[in-house]
Amino acid sequence: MKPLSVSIYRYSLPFIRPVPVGSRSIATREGLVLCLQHGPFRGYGETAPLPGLHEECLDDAFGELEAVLRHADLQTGSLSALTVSEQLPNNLLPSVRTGIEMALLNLQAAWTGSFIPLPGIPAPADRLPLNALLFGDTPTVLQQAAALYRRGYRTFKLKVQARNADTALQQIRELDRSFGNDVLLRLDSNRSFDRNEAREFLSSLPADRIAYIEEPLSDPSGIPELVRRTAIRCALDETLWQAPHVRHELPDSCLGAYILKPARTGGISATTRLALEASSRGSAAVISSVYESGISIGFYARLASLLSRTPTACGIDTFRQFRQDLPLTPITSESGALDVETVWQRSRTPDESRLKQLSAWTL
Ligand SMILES: O=C(O)CCC(=O)c1ccccc1C(=O)O
Ligand SMILES: [Mg+2]
Repeated sequence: MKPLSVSIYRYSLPFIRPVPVGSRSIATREGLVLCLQHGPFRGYGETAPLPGLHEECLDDAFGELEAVLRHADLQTGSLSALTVSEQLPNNLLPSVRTGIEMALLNLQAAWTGSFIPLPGIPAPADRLPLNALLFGDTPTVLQQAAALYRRGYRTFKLKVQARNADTALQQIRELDRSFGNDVLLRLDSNRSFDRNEAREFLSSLPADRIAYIEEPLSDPSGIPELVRRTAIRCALDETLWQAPHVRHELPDSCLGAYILKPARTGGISATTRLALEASSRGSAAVISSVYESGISIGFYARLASLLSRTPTACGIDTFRQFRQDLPLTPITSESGALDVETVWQRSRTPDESRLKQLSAWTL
């Protein structure tokens, strides 16, 4: 089956409070939504490069999206999460590839009535636990953590920056005192420490309370030594797309997880392949977002549910940072988890009044 028409929209969604991205913070999320249509069947996808994380800007992404969609001969109907990439040109911008692959798989699901992107998965998970993101000053972090704990969250992800290592240490000690063994703590330093700083920081933590730290080092080749000295495992995020070969040089025993952001790792097929690789190495595959709208969150929940029958907490709790989201019925979590079918269905019906059409044509 071929999509018969394409529309591209733009959105702008304010956050409840600015979110940290690298050394800056972002108050409003801007992105693109594309809709592939065949008669009554629609498949939405999202292309939303994040300033500070992506090399492409929104205009670059829009230009490439238009160029590719006007010339590609797209087919859907019997695609899997692993094969959806095959009909697209190589070297697409990662945010563009993600949007098109998402739209093709969603259109296929609308047409066939079911979502079958991976063959051979007997019983996908129906509930997806989430890691709640903690950031800000210590009172804010503790107050957020307490509120989220009451709502059922049991995995927290705390941003730690080398320049604020003392604050981070204080926050971790307070969290440990409040919740102890009841919660799992994940840390993310976004490559901010050098080797000595990381060793000093991690050595002062209660190692058995830390599930892993994402990207502790500016140079990931120091990870094996760091893990040997601190007994805290590391997770790969930026390394997976900035220096993809490095992951093969790191022993499995050092790795706590692959953090997989499809819009950065290069689409749904690429993410699926990395998730399968993580599993084969005995590591968790943590599907995560770059603060995309609920259109992506529902889709990622569906994807994550297929990758494991007992998924680890995912990094897609970011939807809670939006004042207002795109789905007509907002996405919500229950007891710190998403009901996969519910959120995926919601993600497929955006409120069109929040979308501004940029272009539309028939194929
Ligand atoms: O993983 C999560 O829980 C939320 C997503 C997240 O932290 C993030 C969001 C945008 C850009 C970078 C990152 C990051 O993991 O470093
Ligand atoms: Mg990270």
